[in-house]
Amino acid sequence: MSTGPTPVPHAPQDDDVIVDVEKLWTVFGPPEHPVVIHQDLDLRVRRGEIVSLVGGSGSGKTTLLRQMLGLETPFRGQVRVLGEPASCMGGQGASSRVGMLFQHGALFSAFSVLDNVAFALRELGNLPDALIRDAALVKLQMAGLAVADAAKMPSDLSGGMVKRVALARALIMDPPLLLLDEPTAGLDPESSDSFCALLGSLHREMGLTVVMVTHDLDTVFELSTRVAVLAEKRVIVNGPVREVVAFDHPFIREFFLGQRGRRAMATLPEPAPAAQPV
Ligand SMILES: Nc1ncnc2c1ncn2[C@@H]1O[C@H](COP(=O)(O)OP(=O)(O)OP(=O)(O)O)[C@@H](O)[C@H]1O
Repeated sequence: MSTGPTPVPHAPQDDDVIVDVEKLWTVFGPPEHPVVIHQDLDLRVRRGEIVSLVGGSGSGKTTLLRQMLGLETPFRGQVRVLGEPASCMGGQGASSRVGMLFQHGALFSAFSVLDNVAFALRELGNLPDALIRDAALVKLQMAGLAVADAAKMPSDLSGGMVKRVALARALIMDPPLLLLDEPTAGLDPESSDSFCALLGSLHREMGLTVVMVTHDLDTVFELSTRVAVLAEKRVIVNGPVREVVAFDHPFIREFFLGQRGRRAMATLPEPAPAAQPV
């Protein structure tokens, strides 16, 4: 005869859901003057997607990335990454689950390029130096930098190189999920195009899942498999870019249907014709 409580079966896990944000509330400020940033926000990101988060200034896009990285704890609701609450992911080993490219690269200015890239591996404290160095050099080259760049200091780098070093650092432990905050901000059009091409090829080669915040329409059109629009404290629409553009909302009209938006739209391939029943 069995004793004790009957185990409650877990809800079936969908392994393809990499990020699951459910009924998220984010509230800043003191309890007497709360500022609600997200209210009942839902978002799911599946394996292999590149989801662009777009929205007006202050709509809470960066805050949502920080929630996914576990740097902010939800006021209410859930942010789960790879099936676990993101806020439990902090500390050692977090970089093997999620890589983050911060808006301005956020390199350690007193460390060389190599030491910036190798940082998370060194923190593990149990790997031989030669292995750490080789792993960092591989990632630097994947990010389009040369072995000779490894000894440079961050102050010697162009804006495009800073982004590449930050990307190599984010990928050092081969995380399945990459978060990008304004990946092309501050780059000239040529560097921006080549950084987008690099992100696209890494996404294909490494099978990465990517969530990125961007104001740059060309980046949205070039890379996204899906676009999620943040407005009114939640995701108001979420789908392939053509569907999102057809959604009637003042932010969408302003963001996508201005002159730049129409120009970028013109570069989109025509959708494939719908399959005919046989
Ligand atoms: N730790 C914090 N404490 C208090 N307020 C915060 C905190 N972090 C963010 N905020 C506020 O939350 C709001 C959303 O900020 P967030 O940076 O996420 O917006 P965003 O959509 O990324 O904006 P932008 O496009 O201008 O970068 C802003 O009003 C910001 O001032």
